[in-house]
Amino acid sequence: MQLTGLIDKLNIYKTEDELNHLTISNIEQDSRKVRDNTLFVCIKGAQVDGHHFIADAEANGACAIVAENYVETNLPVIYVPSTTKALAILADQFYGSPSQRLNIIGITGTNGKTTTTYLLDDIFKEFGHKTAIIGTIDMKIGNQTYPLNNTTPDSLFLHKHLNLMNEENVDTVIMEASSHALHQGRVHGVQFDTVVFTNLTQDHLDYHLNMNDYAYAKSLLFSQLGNDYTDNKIAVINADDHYSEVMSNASAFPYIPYGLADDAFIKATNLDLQADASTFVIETPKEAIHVESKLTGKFNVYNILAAVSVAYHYQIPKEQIQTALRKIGGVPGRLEKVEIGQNFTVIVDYAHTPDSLENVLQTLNEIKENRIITVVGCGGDRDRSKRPKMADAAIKYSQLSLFTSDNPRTEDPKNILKDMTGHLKGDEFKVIIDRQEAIKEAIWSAQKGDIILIAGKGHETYQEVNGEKRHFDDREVAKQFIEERQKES
Ligand SMILES: CC(=O)N[C@H]1[C@@H](OP(=O)(O)OP(=O)(O)OC[C@H]2O[C@@H](n3ccc(=O)[nH]c3=O)[C@H](O)[C@@H]2O)O[C@H](CO)[C@@H](O)[C@@H]1O[C@H](C)C(=O)N[C@@H](C)C(=O)N[C@H](CCC(=O)O)C(=O)O
Ligand SMILES: Nc1ncnc2c1ncn2[C@@H]1O[C@H](COP(=O)(O)OP(=O)(O)OP(=O)(O)O)[C@@H](O)[C@H]1O
Ligand SMILES: N[C@H](CCC[C@H](N)C(=O)O)C(=O)O
Ligand SMILES: [Mg+2]
Repeated sequence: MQLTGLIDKLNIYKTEDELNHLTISNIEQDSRKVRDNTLFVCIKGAQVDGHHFIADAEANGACAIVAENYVETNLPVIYVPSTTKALAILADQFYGSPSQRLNIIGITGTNGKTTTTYLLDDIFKEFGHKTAIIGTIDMKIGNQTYPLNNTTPDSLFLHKHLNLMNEENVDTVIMEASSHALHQGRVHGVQFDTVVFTNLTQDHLDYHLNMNDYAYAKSLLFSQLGNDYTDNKIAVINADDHYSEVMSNASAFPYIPYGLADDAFIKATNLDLQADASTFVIETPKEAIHVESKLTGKFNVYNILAAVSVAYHYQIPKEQIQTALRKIGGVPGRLEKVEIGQNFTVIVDYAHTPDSLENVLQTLNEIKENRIITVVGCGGDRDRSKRPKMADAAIKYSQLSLFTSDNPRTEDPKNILKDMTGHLKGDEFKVIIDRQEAIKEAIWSAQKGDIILIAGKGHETYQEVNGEKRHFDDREVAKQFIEERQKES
């Protein structure tokens, strides 16, 4: 592709050299991935500054550079005010603006994004669409899955793969938009058609300055919807959440408020939430939809409400919504049971924030027959202030809490556990640094009818220690110790 045609779209730029003769076959923001005829874009990161890797990029075959600071190089340089914005525009242009040809649903909020993504995926599939998912668990294009490093990948990856989705005849993309991604402009240039807000509670205060700053980052998804009323775009917002107005105010478009309150535009009523199933009615302005789902807990009613509100906007017939919801057995690592005939319940869940842990434990508390044993830890190099709150949530609802490690990353797990438990007194908890040992202890101490909640890692198949990811899967470990106990008895 001719470089001049591509950079025309950047609007503001200053070049150091003649670019007319240059054609590029690739764009990269990582010097290690550069090959011949690559346009290298220097991004200032949290760890390092891409401007320092120009020599590396040149050695690997870069033919031109996009930079926001002055750089010494023999290659032609295109200077822009923001390389992050430039990268998104370049990627969108290079891949032929793939998002314009796709129906893109973006979901943000602290909890419930992945679950809502899965619900919508099944509903759209039931309605005959070919879908793709981008989120925490992985990326799915039709039946093909691809691992992801981030819940929301960077703009280059996104536009490249949206293009692939076009080629694979996908029509609907359902993607999570994390606050980090929104703040770092990873979704710039993605033409969202529908955006969804699930909820906002404490998380990521290591990265965002405070809750307002965090809410602002989330609201960027709503401002990114644009301003053109002739488009049939919509925001779908949890009206019961304290931050709903921040989100609705950020968008010039109409929005669909959903919730449990009487005056919600789309509301759930007649809730009957059992241990293994939920039934309730969703009232839309058009009709009442009787929902039967295997998903449990009030928080999942909210996730289903979000998904049904989107389906309402797309005029998906209620029969298809009902069928899809009835079929969904669960989302990997979200309230996932490990069942091999033991007389107690073992549940693996991805609750890794105070609110999600509280919600899950509240749900378990309502259905418990005997005790609740919770195994939980907090991630290293992440929001320290959520640690004591997560421990409090565990203590509040559990008869035994086993505090342990969850991806300590570069931190000493002992210090993380001190942050979690330093303020606690009493003997209803134990600190067991080794997660495998903590799970073992939980399983060996379980009595008939107990519920063991193993929280924080959900679908994850690793434990990250000092930059190294070692294989670790709560579900496998739990199964191993249940079997061991079964053999001994
Ligand atoms: C703090 C943070 O968000 N970091 C993200 C950020 O990386 P960074 O700013 O550290 O990048 P960097 O390593 O400093 O590199 C800067 C630039 O130099 C380039 N470079 C670097 C080295 C080199 O040899 N050559 C080179 O060119 C890099 O390619 C990059 O362009 O940009 C990268 C690319 O987009 C992300 O992968 C990375 O996510 C890291 C891995 C991460 O852990 N992020 C978490 C906090 C995160 O984003 N989580 C959210 C989900 C949260 C939730 O919802 O719960 C997510 O969306 O995943
Ligand atoms: N609507 C909700 N409100 C509160 N907690 C929820 C909700 N939905 C799910 N949870 C809890 O939060 C955990 C994570 O859910 P899910 O993966 O759907 O959220 P997410 O927003 O994608 O999280 P992440 O930010 O890690 O990607 C679940 O395992 C469950 O414990
Ligand atoms: N997306 C979240 C995942 C947290 C999962 C938990 N297991 C942890 O490592 O803290 C984060 O990066 O903060
Ligand atoms: Mg997620």
